[in-house]
Amino acid sequence: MKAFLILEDGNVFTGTSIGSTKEVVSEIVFNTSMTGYLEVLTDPSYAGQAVVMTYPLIGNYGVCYEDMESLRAWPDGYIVREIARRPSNFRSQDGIETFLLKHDIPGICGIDTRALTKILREKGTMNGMITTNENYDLEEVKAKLKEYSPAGVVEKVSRLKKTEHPADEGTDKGLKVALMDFGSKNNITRCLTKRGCHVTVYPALTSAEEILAANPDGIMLSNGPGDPKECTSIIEEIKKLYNSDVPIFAICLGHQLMALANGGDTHKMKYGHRGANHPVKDLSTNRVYISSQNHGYVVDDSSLDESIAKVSFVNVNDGTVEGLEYTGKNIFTVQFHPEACAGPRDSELLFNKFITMMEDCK
Ligand SMILES: NC(=O)CC[C@H](N)C(=O)O
Repeated sequence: MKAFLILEDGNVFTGTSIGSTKEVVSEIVFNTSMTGYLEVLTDPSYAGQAVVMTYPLIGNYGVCYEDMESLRAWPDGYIVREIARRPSNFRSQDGIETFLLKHDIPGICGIDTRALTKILREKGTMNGMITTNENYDLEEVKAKLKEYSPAGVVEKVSRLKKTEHPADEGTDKGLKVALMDFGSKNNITRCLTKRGCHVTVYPALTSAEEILAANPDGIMLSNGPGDPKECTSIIEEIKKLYNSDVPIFAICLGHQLMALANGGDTHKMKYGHRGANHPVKDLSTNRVYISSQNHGYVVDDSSLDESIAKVSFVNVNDGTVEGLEYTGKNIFTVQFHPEACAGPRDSELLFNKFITMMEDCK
């Protein structure tokens, strides 16, 4: 069946429908990872967005459910050049098309994803519609696309009840970590439990009082979807966590929220960073790490005074802020993904830094 991707600027791509045939309006973003398509599909930070995979062949090693980064797939839509019809991998349990159908994700394949990505790079992220209806009215669709903006996405992806995750067998360090779930990827929990931490994952709207009452040795603020400035009530709770003196490590959305809680500012980037090979420089050592990234917003360079926080990492490609160290506090935050999945594990050592910080404060 034919499918159409209609962009806000009037460009139309015609391809073949994959997955669900339902019509969807979403923000269109591109990801440059060559592998890790299942991790991308199950990363809750993509809620409210349809993802274009720039790598031209998707699904070649199939779907292995163990690799999912959350309980389900989150993007509103999936846009690819070519789907591998016959996956080849001894771990594979399904093909990617079956996976999209099971998760009711509409997609389109067979389009020129390189041309599409060039449009998004030149004009910036924009909204789009995926539809199988050949009789669409372009002007009507364009008007609809102009109006669309994803909202309430953190509440949509966060868990409803707290969950407990004990340290892996034989590793227990007696450290309790409270992880705020704004759309947390599973590997954040795994990176902590394999390092001997007991992790309690809390729903996004849990109060700071409830978290602090459990006496955690450290608090993690997770990644998550949407515009950080929308999370006004969460930012108020983070202010209280900041004042508690419990060590805090924050990733991506968590990093942006901690900056906003301290008077910093964020803005939307032209087309964001989404991929598995973004170089970030540690300013304390000048060492460059290759990182996994997925963000459309960024903390403004000079919005935080050095008396509050110092920039610790920058992006080597465009110089944007990739990490902050809070002055006089046991708090550090990063814009990239040290938990990887998908992508390189270079910066996983930041979890060791967090463990040492918690042990020193205990
Ligand atoms: N992965 C994330 O946490 C993304 C944070 C935020 N939603 C952004 O797009 O910038």
